[in-house]
Amino acid sequence: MQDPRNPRPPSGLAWRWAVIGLAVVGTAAAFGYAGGWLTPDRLGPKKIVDLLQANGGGAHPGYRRNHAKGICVGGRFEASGQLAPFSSAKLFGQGVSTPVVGRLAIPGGNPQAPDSSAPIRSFALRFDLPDGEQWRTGMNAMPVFPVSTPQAFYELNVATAPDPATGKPNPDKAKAFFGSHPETGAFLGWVKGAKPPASYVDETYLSLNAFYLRDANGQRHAVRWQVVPETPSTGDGGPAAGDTDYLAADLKKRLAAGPVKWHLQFVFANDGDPVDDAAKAWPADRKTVDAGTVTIDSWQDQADGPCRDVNYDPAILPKGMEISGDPIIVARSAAYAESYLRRTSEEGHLPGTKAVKEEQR
Ligand code: HEM
Repeated sequence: MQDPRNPRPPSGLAWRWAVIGLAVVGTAAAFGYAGGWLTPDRLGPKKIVDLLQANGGGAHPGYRRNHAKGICVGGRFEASGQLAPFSSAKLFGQGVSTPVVGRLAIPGGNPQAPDSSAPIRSFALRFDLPDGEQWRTGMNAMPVFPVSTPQAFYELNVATAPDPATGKPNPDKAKAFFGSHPETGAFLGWVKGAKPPASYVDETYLSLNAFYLRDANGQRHAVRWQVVPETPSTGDGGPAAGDTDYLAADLKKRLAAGPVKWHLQFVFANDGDPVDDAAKAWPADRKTVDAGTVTIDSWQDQADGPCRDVNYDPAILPKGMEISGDPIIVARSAAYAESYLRRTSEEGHLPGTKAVKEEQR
């Protein structure tokens, strides 16, 4: 029998069990931390997407949790060659033609929202380069983003959430948020006078976040980009009274008459321009290079079009392009993945899904 005053060291077997136990507890703690279970107040993609989803009137199965209402478009990007000295990405070589899968949309989580519900429209593009490389970008038609950080974006969406009593944001809460966030000044200055045209085709869409180009000599260049319509609008008097779906109708009409074109321009930062803050515009005189032409010649409903299952994650970039230190880029990447996971696991609810899946078998 063992003398209790003089315990024997644990056997080799007990040590092994202790090490295994520690490994299991450590792994569970790591999963718990990564999954946010140990830090429920930490701002992560789930918390952001839950809020966007609630502000959009709850889950709309199969739809994006932001920019839910939209339409797929298709076409090509033809490079001018003018950007090639600044980026080694293959799609910018002179005369290179790259297919694109695009999506035009309005912000908000409700796929049935009237087109006039937001003064902003968006254009997302996936460029399919040779050898499986891709560049994905989501751009908004506005000169600056309202806030500088993911935390402030979350708080903005809390402050402008629809009040259950009125269905509209509580003006006092919104005022308090904007009052305590002076970085929103540039956005507020724009939004007060914003008169968005009644057409997706007449808008200029901007990356807002800054990125880096990397040239063949390894030099880095800080840039933002924008797509600018080639032909200014002739104006058609805007939508008829009560028409809530005029943007897609206008697009279909325009494409029936022929392709529509935008110029993809890159704007270069000067030394000292903020590269990590999408709420700050750069002065208008910055060097701008026309990288080529985006031509859109087809559309498809998003329920069964090719853009439906694309995650326009802004961190997917080809060699020759890199993310900057802007904290919003990585937060977008994580939130889009969360939204993508939710909507793609619900796709059976969407019209056309069954047929598409059957065709692919
Ligand atoms: C922290 C800031 C932001 C968050 C959390 C956020 C969140 C989201 C989410 C969850 C989606 C739906 C994604 C999907 O299901 O595929 C989305 C779509 C989109 N966002 Fe953001 N966003 C942010 C900032 C921005 C900024 C700075 C831009 C700049 C242009 C932008 C442009 C877009 C566009 C264009 C789409 C639609 C993409 C498509 O058509 O599929 N977002 N956003």
